[in-house]
Amino acid sequence: MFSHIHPDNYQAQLDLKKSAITDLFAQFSMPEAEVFSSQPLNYRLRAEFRVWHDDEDLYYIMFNKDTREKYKVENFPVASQLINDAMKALLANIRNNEILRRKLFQVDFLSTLSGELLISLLYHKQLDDEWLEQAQQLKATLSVIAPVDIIGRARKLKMVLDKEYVTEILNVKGKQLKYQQVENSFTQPNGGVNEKMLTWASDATENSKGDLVELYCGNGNFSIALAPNFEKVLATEISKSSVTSAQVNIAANNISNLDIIRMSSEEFSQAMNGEREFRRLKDFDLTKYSYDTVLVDPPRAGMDDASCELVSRFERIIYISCNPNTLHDNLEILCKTHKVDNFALFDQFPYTEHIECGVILSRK
Ligand SMILES: C[S@@+](CC[C@H](N)C(=O)[O-])C[C@H]1O[C@@H](n2cnc3c(N)ncnc32)[C@H](O)[C@@H]1O
Repeated sequence: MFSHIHPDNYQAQLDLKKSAITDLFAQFSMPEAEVFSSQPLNYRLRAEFRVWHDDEDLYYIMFNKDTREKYKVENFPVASQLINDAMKALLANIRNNEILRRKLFQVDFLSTLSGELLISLLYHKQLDDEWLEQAQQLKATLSVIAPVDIIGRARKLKMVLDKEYVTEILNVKGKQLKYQQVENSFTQPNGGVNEKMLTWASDATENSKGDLVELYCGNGNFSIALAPNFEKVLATEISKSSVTSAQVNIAANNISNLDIIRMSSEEFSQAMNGEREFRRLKDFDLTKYSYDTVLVDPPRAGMDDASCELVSRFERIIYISCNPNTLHDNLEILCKTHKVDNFALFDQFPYTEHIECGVILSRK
């Protein structure tokens, strides 16, 4: 199933994606894309597998995207070495353990470049003290591989053994930035490419004048790396757990000029337009910001029209996108007022049709 995933095929698949993207964006007369490659193998820091029970045995399965047929997965070459090591060790340790294996239907792995691992075990049964005891023993056994945490999930139940997050350390221009990443929250899947994206955005905004506003900031991934380049940063994000992590990350990296508010981009547009008042904004005077630069990193659906309109009021727009098609749609609006100065491709998802784009626009 994974025969195409091989370092020998890496450059050709990236060249194909570059050429498709160049065609897609031809109408915007953009500069040639600067391409940032990935490690050809073991680049994914997250992986999720269904579990198949076969009499006494159990193994990981995935599904063919086209035929929906299941196939057995013994190792997963795109996932980090840590995940591959843990996949084997986990099965070896639960195969003969009735309490841990019964009704287990999914395993999620979240690893980091810093060498930590979080394993979520998902069950179609309720979990009790007996399960907890066995899971603690499992954690102790797996800890020879790496610092491991385990979470058990069942309907309306989450059992966290010690903590439900990992701490990632990313190197950006000689600085080591610390990020709490919580289970089930958004984090960039390819750590090495994420470092390249942060470095690219940081280089592009060095010695900026004025402030940065960020929409869709997640756990503060970009906000924390870019804060030293601006006077002040105001970032917004909809997910409660990501905002909580972002607050932890601000403190862990000693950032003093960054505020994060839990707010959807739609609500932030309403607040900026004075259409609605928000208690969450009572400590913020939105008139005190100098709105020079905005950074957006929306989900696959791209930005709604109101957010596009808001963003187009800024002198400079940095747009990070995981979906070239919605980026294309949003650029049709943004390019009425702005022109593209920089264009970058980040190969976050090798051997798939997906690619991450970075675009920097300035007012015409
Ligand atoms: C592609 S992720 C980017 C996160 C972050 N910039 C990063 O690099 O990790 C998109 C983020 O947008 C958030 N989000 C989704 N819909 C949103 C909305 N309507 N308003 C604000 N944030 C939203 C998601 O929770 C997620 O954290």
